[in-house]
Amino acid sequence: MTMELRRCMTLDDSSAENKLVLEQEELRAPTAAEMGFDKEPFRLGTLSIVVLGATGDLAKKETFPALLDLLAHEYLPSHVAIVGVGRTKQDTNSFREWLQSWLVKSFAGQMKRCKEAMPSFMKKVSYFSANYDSKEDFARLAVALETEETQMFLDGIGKEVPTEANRVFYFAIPPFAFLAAASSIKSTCLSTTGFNRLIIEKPFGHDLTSAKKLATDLGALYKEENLLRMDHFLGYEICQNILSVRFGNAFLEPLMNRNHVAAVRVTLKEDFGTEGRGGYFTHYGIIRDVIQNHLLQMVTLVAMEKPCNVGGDIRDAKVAVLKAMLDADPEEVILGQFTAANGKPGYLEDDSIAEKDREKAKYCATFAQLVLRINNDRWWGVPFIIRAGKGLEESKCEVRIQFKESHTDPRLFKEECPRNELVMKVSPHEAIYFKFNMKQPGLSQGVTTTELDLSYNHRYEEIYRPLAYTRLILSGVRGEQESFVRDDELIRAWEIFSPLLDKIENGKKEVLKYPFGSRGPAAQMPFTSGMDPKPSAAPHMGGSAPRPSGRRKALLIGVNYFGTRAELRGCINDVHNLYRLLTETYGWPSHAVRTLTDDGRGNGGMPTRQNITQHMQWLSDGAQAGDVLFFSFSGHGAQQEDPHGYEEDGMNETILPVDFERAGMMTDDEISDLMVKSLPEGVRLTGIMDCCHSGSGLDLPFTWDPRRGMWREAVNPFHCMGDVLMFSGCEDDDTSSDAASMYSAPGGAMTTAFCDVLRRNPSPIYPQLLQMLHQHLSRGGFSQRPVLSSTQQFSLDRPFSFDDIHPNMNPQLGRIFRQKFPPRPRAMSGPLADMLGPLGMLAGGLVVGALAGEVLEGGFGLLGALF
Ligand SMILES: NC(=O)C1=CN([C@@H]2O[C@H](COP(=O)(O)OP(=O)(O)OC[C@H]3O[C@@H](n4cnc5c(N)ncnc54)[C@H](OP(=O)(O)O)[C@@H]3O)[C@@H](O)[C@H]2O)C=CC1
Ligand SMILES: O=C1O[C@H](COP(=O)(O)O)[C@@H](O)[C@H](O)[C@H]1O
Repeated sequence: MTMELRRCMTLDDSSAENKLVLEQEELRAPTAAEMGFDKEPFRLGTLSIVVLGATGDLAKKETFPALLDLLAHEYLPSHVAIVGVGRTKQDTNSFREWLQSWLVKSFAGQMKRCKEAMPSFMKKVSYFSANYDSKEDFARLAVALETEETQMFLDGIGKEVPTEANRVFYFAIPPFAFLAAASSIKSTCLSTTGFNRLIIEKPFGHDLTSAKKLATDLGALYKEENLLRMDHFLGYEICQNILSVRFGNAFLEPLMNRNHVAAVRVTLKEDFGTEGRGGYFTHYGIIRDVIQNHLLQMVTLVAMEKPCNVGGDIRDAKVAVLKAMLDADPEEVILGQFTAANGKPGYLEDDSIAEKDREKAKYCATFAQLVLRINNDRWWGVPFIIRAGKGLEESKCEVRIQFKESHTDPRLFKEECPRNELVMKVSPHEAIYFKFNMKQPGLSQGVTTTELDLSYNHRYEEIYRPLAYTRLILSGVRGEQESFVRDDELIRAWEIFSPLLDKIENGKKEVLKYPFGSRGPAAQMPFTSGMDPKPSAAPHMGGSAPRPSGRRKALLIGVNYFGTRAELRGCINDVHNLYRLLTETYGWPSHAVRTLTDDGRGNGGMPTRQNITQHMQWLSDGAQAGDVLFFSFSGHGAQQEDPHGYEEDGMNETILPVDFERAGMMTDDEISDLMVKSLPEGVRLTGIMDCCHSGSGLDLPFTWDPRRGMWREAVNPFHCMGDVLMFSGCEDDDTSSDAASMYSAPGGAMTTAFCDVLRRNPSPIYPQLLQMLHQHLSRGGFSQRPVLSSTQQFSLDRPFSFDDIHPNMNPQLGRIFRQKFPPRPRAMSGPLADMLGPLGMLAGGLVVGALAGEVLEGGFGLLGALF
């Protein structure tokens, strides 16, 4: 029997696959004794399984079929009673009649064994009518259970006499009835001689607050060990197999990390709509329905560390993944809702949506795509792209682990080798396959991708593989906690999703329409392809990144050049702004931050040439692996001739200390000598240069090219060990601007953008950060483009963090000299040029001045014009 056949399969369904299943005579299933169940408590005592909500959809489609399957395979003890409970008034006979006709029609015909077991199963089923909040009704239920149990006990005399009465209460009722039912059971229905377990179906709350309340309320009644929260995806064969595949194959586990995995995609597509569940769905939406629970469970199984044993350790390992998971970014979420198409109604046409909920329904997502990120050593920077939707072009559920491209040397391969992928397909046809590259068979030397394929239907056609509910109910009666969701796991899952749901629901994030039967909203396509990381061209030379040591230092320099003709207004404010960003947003200690400002108020003194030099030395002195440094300069920048001809425009970039007229400018070569070249591997320095001609202000070897999506190496790069990253206000041949935020003091355009963007989202992925910086600048009317340069070519598909240290990847250290460039000075005029006089060959100035007060739409505007 295949898993995808489990729901509502009718005997007259004539698809080829159904025929195949119907013809199936017997599947090989181990006996309870072979499985070692026979000495377990649930087999030794009597077992009463009480199904609350017995008349409902879940009980009919999943719970009772699973119980029949378990009984047919003799996994349940012979002393078992199955009691359906519902508010509906009916007797056992009419319930049995209804249930049997449903089971025969939809389920039992699929397997000879179930068909044969039907009469004995039905004898064990009874029905009891009760209101879930009535203690009296449950007191009567207790009497009924005791009567059944006594009878089973008497039946056992002379044979295998049961010694204990064990009870399992299965909650197939709406969530608002959970607590009343749990309380009624507690008051009268618990067995005093055996175990009592409650199996509860999702949803476990609607958000963090309600989930916590439910956990507290249930926790007041029952111990955690008695509560089994069912997530049926944990019962799927493939999900159960993830552990063995990952940790049972020595070749695979070393690849399961950020060094080798480019992205992980977890997808649940359904080709049907809400079909009568629109009422429920309007209040939940697709993220609560399947992402926050089922798909998140799959993510944790794929991402968790190796547990020591199969007990509680698995749940500890899953919780650890959830703890390391960052809040999902609403900017990376795409929501959709299906509309009528291909002869199918749209979501809003679902009759089960109440009239009062019609407005709410317009914002209900039936499709969502989002990105989860796990901030630990193993998965840092690997996007977990989650996609789920109803009314799509197909039904499938899978995990796809996409590995990074191998470096394809054109001397060896004519074309690039596609990525390897490990695919774990949960449905429709269970399979695990590995996409790998090989030579095209035959005379060709070309490369082709093929699959190492384990399709269960071919390989294990005859082996009994229980359905998710069958497996989990058996786990429940056996007390296998690890197959269920623990309370802390659940609460952490809500902690991750509640803020996101608040943001997208309160912000009324746009829900894009897509036609029923399509692949979902069109917007998802470019979005996900943008996630695909590019291969890194250089081999990895260093070891793994060190953990941050906790030691931090920052040097913030702001020069306004008070009283000069080249006076600026925003540079000291930049220092204050960055100081607040570091200490308030990122929690840097204030004593770690030195400030040099020419109002004399900085804790490091005036930004003179000598003092800047000393502080740059202070910054890099004694730095050790794991240390995290920050440097910023806001002021005038200029250029002067590069005596070596290393620079591509033949010009060194310079910064201007407050005393530049007397003491001279500082070149990028000097700055690099002081702060960059000496850094050992594993030290991270992030720099911001908010001045003209700052693109290569730290003379770093790699610059990110956003148009081509790759790092560009300088012609004559200087490679070093440290991890230095710089955001500069503009390119070498460009000028930076002074800006004013709408509500605050003037500041450099780049610094203002950097602080504003990171305050809003302290860990965006790099492409997002660069895009947001650019948007921030262009909204303010600035044409300057932020430039990202680095000592290491790291993959940009990771969240920005000051603490994210990249190991050295440069195979060759020091200067690579390829070509000498003649100086190409740019003409300049204005007060700064006058002041520089013979100092700078030619220099650029920062935008200052005249248009003070002008505020543009995007929140800040130009304060001045270039001079
Ligand atoms: N259906 C499914 O496929 C899935 C369902 N679930 C969850 O399982 C639980 C049951 O789902 P499902 O079977 O679809 O639900 P139903 O709406 O079919 O309700 C189940 C039973 O609960 C009783 N019930 C209904 N309304 C109320 C009420 N207002 N107060 C008290 N009892 C009521 C009814 O029995 P009676 O009137 O006889 O008392 C009904 O037969 C829910 O928590 C659901 O979210 C989880 C996964 C999948
Ligand atoms: O819990 C639920 O899961 C199903 C998807 O699970 P499957 O086992 O049927 O693939 C989903 O359709 C339903 O909306 C959701 O409530």
